[in-house]
Amino acid sequence: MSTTLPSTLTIATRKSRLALWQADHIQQRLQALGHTVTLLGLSTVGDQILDRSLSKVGGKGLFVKELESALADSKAHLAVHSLKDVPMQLPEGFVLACVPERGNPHDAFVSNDYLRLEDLPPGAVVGTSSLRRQVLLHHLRPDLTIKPLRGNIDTRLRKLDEGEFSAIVLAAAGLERLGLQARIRMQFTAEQMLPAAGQGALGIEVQTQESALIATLQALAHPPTWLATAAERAVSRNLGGSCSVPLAAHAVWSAEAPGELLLRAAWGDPSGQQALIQVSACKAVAQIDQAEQLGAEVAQQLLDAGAHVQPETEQSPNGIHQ
Ligand SMILES: NCc1[nH]cc(CCC(=O)O)c1CC(=O)O
Repeated sequence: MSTTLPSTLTIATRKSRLALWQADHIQQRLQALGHTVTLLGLSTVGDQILDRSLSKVGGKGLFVKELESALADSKAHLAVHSLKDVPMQLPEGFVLACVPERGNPHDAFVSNDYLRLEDLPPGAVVGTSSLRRQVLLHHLRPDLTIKPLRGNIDTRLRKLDEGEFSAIVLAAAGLERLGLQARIRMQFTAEQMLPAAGQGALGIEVQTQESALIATLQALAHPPTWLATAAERAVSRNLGGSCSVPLAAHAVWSAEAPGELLLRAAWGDPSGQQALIQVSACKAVAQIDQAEQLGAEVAQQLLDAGAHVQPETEQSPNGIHQ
């Protein structure tokens, strides 16, 4: 148990432009509170494997393991992640200290030739990096040729510009954080393309024993985001949180009933043979356990409606890439 705060806080981060923006953002927020903060940039296995679909090689865990090792070895005190990339179940000894306010949770349509998804000609080639987007795109436009697209955001845009695709679909938050919002032609609504659990939010991971640090980080917490994303992540966790689950889960606070969280989820059959399953539930939520209960109910609705869950394998602990 560490009840004293280190005089300098070190943030472990991946070295992609997006990860560095996010770590820098948290560094600035902590500095504004009077803390001394440095960054430790690390290269993860997920960053090194660029030629295969992530859902095939092990998914999410790949982006966080090296950062967790740095925490365990006391080389860093906190790790800043895109919440979407954080496994549903953290390893023993690690915990999410807080979830700050969410940015844009939606997906974006990016193209040099077309303004909207509807404008694409039949059969046009569209690139995207997650099973969720593939399945939801197929639902919107069954005629399109959807191809996997990997790499960091700059790489994906380069592949679009080189003419490999007529359009690509990626997270609006990533583009906005890199100052690339001008590339967005159209933003999907949640009705058109339901976001992934945690999309647009950050998660700050620490060692469970660091009680003073956890207390300090509560200053960055945004309870409405934390509760909403806890519900979303619980849907995924209850479906096994495993590799290659084409799952969307998105929660918003009700405008009519203050304190009620509306959680929607969708599951699609990757082979395209089964219709898209879409479910929702709305409940008063004030605490994390209530949010997780709502998520569990929505997960059960998906299962009852025929969603398939694949068991986790050795190669793919928690490996969803969404
Ligand atoms: N999986 C990669 C990843 N992780 C977080 C973001 C963007 C920020 C976010 O979605 O919160 C992205 C890029 C993308 O999905 O297009």
